[in-house]
Amino acid sequence: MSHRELNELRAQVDEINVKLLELLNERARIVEKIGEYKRSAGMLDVYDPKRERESFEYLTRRNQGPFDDEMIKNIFKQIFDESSELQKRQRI
Ligand SMILES: C=C(O[C@@H]1C=C(C(=O)O)C=C[C@H]1O)C(=O)O
Repeated sequence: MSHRELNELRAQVDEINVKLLELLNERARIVEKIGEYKRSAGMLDVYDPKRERESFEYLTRRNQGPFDDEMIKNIFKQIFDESSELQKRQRI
């Protein structure tokens, strides 16, 4: 691979990074609405392990790689944790 090709691939990665960023923030805005509901319903704990387990199962069933299921779980666990954090912050 040439240096020029490397730069082209990195430009593609940069573009996808921005798309992921936009999707993550779109997701976060929905998570905030869910957080708002939990607060109004008096739900004390924002963390919902059953829901997260179901999401992991759904995602690993649909996973076609090259990320393996463990990697996908790690990535999404971070997203779920930060989403719970966002919902906790709404309560401060
Ligand atoms: C968004 C929610 O809150 C938390 C975050 C989740 C997520 O980011 O998918 C899932 C479950 C909860 O731990 C929810 O309950 O749906």
